[in-house]
Amino acid sequence: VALSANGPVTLWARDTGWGRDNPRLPGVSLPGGIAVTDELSAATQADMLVLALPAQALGGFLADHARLLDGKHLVSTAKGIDLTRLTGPSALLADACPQATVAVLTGPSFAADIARGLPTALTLACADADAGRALQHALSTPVLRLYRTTDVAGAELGGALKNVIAIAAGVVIGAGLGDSARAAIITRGFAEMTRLAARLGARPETLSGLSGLGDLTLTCTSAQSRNFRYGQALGARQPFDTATTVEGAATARAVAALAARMACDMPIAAMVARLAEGTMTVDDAAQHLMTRPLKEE
Ligand SMILES: NC(=O)C1=CN([C@@H]2O[C@H](COP(=O)(O)OP(=O)(O)OC[C@H]3O[C@@H](n4cnc5c(N)ncnc54)[C@H](OP(=O)(O)O)[C@@H]3O)[C@@H](O)[C@H]2O)C=CC1
Ligand SMILES: O=C(CO)COP(=O)(O)O
Repeated sequence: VALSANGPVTLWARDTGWGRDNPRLPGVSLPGGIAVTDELSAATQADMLVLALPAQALGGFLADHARLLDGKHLVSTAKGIDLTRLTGPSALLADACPQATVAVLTGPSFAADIARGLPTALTLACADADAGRALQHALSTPVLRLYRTTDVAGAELGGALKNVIAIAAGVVIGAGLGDSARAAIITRGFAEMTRLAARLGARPETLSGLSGLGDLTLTCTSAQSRNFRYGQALGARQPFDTATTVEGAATARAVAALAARMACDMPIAAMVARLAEGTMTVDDAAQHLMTRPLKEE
């Protein structure tokens, strides 16, 4: 919807039965500049493709369709770590499409806000600086302001890890543990995010930017966030709609595996993984986090 301000857009979906009003984005009717198709080959005529799939669906999608995508400029919006490969979306894309230029578009941005034309700032990450600059210009609009970086690992890890911490923040609020505890989770969660990202080659300043701290702040404080709402439901011991995409649940399990492999201390992510698996109660998770050995900040 936002990019149609810059020129014609082709939107591919596997099921287009919804016409111009997708129930995943209630209240938004697609503008006339958007052609909707369920023929992927019609959308892949373009040189620049934005892939807006959930992180756990991207690998399967690429296994089926990489042939049509290779050689293109591929921009992923997915915020997660693939559970089977333990990598972010950029590595999945680069492996499946070795001739493609791979980029990541991430940062604090609810789809509903962008579709309403509300001002939003994002990070466009591409290891190829010239390609990144071109994509930054192609994807910015008067209300969508993109900052660029070549630190792809930092940008995609910030987006993936903040979802895990947002679940923890939701648990705190859902369980009635208070705003002070939420601030502690956000701050210590950010320490965890920065620690793991540094071990995986990210630059600390990227984690402090829109894709890390910016998105962490948004997602931990807004009930618009599905990750936050899922955590709230866990904390309040209420059911949650399993059809809703909650990236942080699978990513917490991927992070737990990565952290174990790298001997990296990620206590909040570990608790979220166990809560999501149902192998720990909220009370036990809170007690575990509060009674760890005392340490320097
Ligand atoms: N929503 C948001 O505000 C934001 C989301 N993101 C990130 O973008 C990614 C996508 O999120 P979002 O769009 O909200 O997710 P949704 O679950 O709302 O939509 C996912 C879309 O991907 C399609 N899809 C899922 N699996 C497949 C598959 N195997 N093959 C083809 N299409 C598939 C779905 O099709 P169908 O409808 O047919 O199921 C749907 O169109 C996530 O990683 C999310 O974290 C980033 C910023 C903001
Ligand atoms: O990533 C998002 C906002 O930047 C969307 O968050 P949720 O997936 O938690 O709704």
